[in-house]
Amino acid sequence: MTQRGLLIVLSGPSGVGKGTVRKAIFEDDGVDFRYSISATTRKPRVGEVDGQDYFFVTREQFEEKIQAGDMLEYAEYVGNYYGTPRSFIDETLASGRDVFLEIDVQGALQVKTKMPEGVYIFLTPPDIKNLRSRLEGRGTDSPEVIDQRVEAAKDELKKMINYNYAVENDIVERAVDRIKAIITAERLKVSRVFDQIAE
Ligand SMILES: Nc1ncnc2c1ncn2[C@@H]1O[C@H](COP(=O)(O)OP(=O)(O)OP(=O)(O)O)[C@@H](O)[C@H]1O
Ligand SMILES: Nc1nc2c(ncn2[C@@H]2O[C@H](COP(=O)(O)O)[C@@H](O)[C@H]2O)c(=O)[nH]1
Repeated sequence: MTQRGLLIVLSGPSGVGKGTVRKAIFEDDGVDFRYSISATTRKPRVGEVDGQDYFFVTREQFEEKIQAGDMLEYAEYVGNYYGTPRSFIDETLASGRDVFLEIDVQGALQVKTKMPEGVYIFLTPPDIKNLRSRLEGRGTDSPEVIDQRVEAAKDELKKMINYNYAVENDIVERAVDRIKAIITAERLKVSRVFDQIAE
């Protein structure tokens, strides 16, 4: 019997630093979990690569995938669809490897109802003012979109209670260390339980 991999979901408001923290986690050579690449109807930003940052698709293509049941979860966020392709998650976990999702709050809570055994981590900013300045500093969104993202964040922060862990992203390196410690502890728990069942 193969032990199933661990599902790790990193979530939180737009601009909190999920992508920054995730990239820092994956820079570590010792990391042996796989990253789930999302699909989106959003246009690529400068420097973003199809199949690496996202699978960039049309609304029509995305809706076909929804109809076909190919999305583990999806959400419409600030005018675009975002979703997690199901087959990659199923295959990776069945092969015993851990998989890491970086998705928004609506999507994370959908996954949690389907896969409550996962590890759900909410990345939180020091405060809303700081979140806005991160979005402004990133320079990828218009002032209107930034306002929408900040408004969405106020609701999203209330949903933190539904997660297994909350991690403050005050300093990137500190947030990375906190998340790595959570993953190490959760892996140990799962493997010890598996050993007992297998005995
Ligand atoms: N701890 C931090 N301190 C200061 N700035 C940070 C920190 N973490 C991330 N940032 C900056 O905040 C901005 C937003 O970060 P990032 O794009 O990683 O957020 P995100 O949560 O992935 O956003 P989205 O959900 O919209 O993709 C970036 O300019 C990034 O460099
Ligand atoms: N529900 C999902 N949300 C996702 C997914 N991939 C990314 N996201 C989140 O969408 C917003 C906006 O992203 P951006 O790249 O346009 O800034 C952000 O919160 C992402 O984390 C997904 O597969 N499902």
